[in-house]
Formats: sequence, C-alpha cells, structure tokens
Amino acid sequence: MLLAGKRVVITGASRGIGRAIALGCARHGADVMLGHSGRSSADDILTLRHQIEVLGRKVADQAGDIGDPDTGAALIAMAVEQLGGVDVFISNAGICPFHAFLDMPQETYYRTVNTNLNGAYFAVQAAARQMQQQGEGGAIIAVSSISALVGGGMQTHYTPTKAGLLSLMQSCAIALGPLGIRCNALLPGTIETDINREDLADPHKRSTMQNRIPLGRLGQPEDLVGPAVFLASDLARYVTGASLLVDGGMYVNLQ
Ligand SMILES: NC(=O)C1=CN([C@@H]2O[C@H](COP(=O)(O)OP(=O)(O)OC[C@H]3O[C@@H](n4cnc5c(N)ncnc54)[C@H](OP(=O)(O)O)[C@@H]3O)[C@@H](O)[C@H]2O)C=CC1
Ligand SMILES: C[C@H](O)[C@@H]1OC(=O)[C@H](O)[C@@H]1O
Repeated sequence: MLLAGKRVVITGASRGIGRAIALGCARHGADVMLGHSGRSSADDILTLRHQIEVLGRKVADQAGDIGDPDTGAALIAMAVEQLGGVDVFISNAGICPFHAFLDMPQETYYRTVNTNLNGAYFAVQAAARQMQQQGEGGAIIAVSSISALVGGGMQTHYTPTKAGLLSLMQSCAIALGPLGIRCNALLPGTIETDINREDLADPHKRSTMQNRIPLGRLGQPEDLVGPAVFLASDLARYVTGASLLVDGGMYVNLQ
C-alpha cells in the first residue's frame, strides 16, 4: 500500500491509461477523484467508481472539458469537497487525432494544443495552489510521451504538446520545489488504447511499432500503474524534475 491516506486527482480517468492508473492508485490505498470529458458512457464511469468503492476507498467523478481553463480548478474544488484535499495530481487527459502536416486543419491543431497542454497547464496550477494552501507538499505527474523526445509525421500538432508537458514539469519542479511539491513526467511509448486503435489497425504500422520494442510487445495501460504509483508515493520523495520512459525500450532502439 504505497499510497495509503493519499488523495489523488487524475484527468482522463474514464478510459485507457488514466483509468488503469486511477484503479492502481486505489489498490495502493488512495482515495481518487476522477476527471473525464463527459463523452464516455455513464456506465463506464459507474463501473470504475464501483471497482474503487469495493476496495474501501472514497471516489468521486466530475465531467468537464479540460481544454477549458477553469475545468482543472473545478475538479480540484470538487476533490477538496469530496476527499478533503489533494496530495497527488495526475494530468493525463489527452487526444491525438492523427493528421498530415501540410493540410492540418487549424481547428484540429488548436483543439489538440488546448486539450493536451493549455488545459493541463491550468489544471496543474490549480492543483499546486491547493497543495500550497494545505502546506504539506505533494506530487504532480504529467503524462507526457516518448513523443516529447522523437517526432511523428502524422503527429506534428501532438508531439509539441508532449514536449511542452515535459518542459512544464521541469519548470514546475523548480517553481514548486520550495513548497515540497514534486513534479515529474511519465513518458509512455506505444500503449494500446482507444487513442491509437485506428492507427494500429493497420497491420504494417502495428508490426513496425512492435518490432522496435526490445521487450517484444506493445504496452498495455496497466504497464503505467507501477511507474505512476512510484512517482506519486513517498518512495520517490527525492525525485523531482525527472522523466520516466515507460516504453519497453522503444526509444533507445536505434539498431
Ligand atoms: N496510448 C499511447 O500510446 C500513449 C498515450 N499517451 C498519453 O496518455 C494520455 C492518455 O491517453 P490514452 O489513455 O492512450 O487515451 P484514451 O483515448 O484511451 O483516453 C483519453 C482520456 O482523456 C480524456 N479526454 C480526452 N479529451 C478530453 C477533454 N477535452 N477533456 C477532458 N478529458 C478528455 C478522455 O475522456 P472521455 O472518455 O470522457 O472522452 C479519456 O479519459 C494522453 O495524454 C496521451 O497523449 C502518451 C504516450 C503514449
Ligand atoms: C497515440 C499514439 O499511438 C501514441 O501517442 C504517443 O504519445 C506515442 O508516441 C504513440 O505515438
């Protein structure tokens, strides 16, 4: 139980990586506030809430478009109301609508940057303000990506947001270190979720990605649980401004 007594707030908790991390945190003893867009089915959210409740943990959820700069603050306020405070904030919500560069629609570009980076910025700020008020430090984790370090021809709108999140965690580690608030980035490789279901349905793309991974398989959402719980926990009490690749070795595999 690495997170006993901690209150965790996570965005993008309805599906994929966020859902797995939310459940993993609860299994490690945390109470959890689930953020989501409201587009997932109510049943999906209720099932997750039930899975957390049967562990004996408190859980609440709130819908809101994270691209709205006020959504993060509303989520944090709800966590204070429902859980009594915030010890860990995980900025995870994100989109990746694959698209070529030369005809990238402005709407797709702005929606991606707004969701992945601008919304995360204000949510991190709201979490940090709450932690400052509590006066006991805290942990902030941004789900960045291997894409913060390497490019993607169909991701020219997406990779800058992931590099931005990595940079945000580095700068926040400096800004918030004096308050005892640690800020770190998780860099997943290719994890099978709804975000890339269509992209990986192409057998050539799928095998190309898979063949690049020394551990021999694509990632699963549950692969992120251990790294997230570690960074959230007091085991990582001297870790801040760090980034952790969770990619099966994909990044280092040049030849
Ligand atoms: N899968 C991968 O290979 C990788 C993913 N990542 C990152 O991990 C994070 C999670 O992705 P993943 O689990 O794969 O994707 P999923 O598509 O499975 O889940 C995305 C989550 O983000 C939420 N979300 C999307 N848009 C918004 C919005 N505007 N406001 C609020 N919530 C929103 C969704 O909520 P709802 O269900 O309500 O729409 C959902 O919970 C993303 O930031 C992604 O960039 C990083 C590296 C690799
Ligand atoms: C959505 C992609 O499959 C996924 O997103 C990332 O951040 C990784 O780099 C993968 O490309």
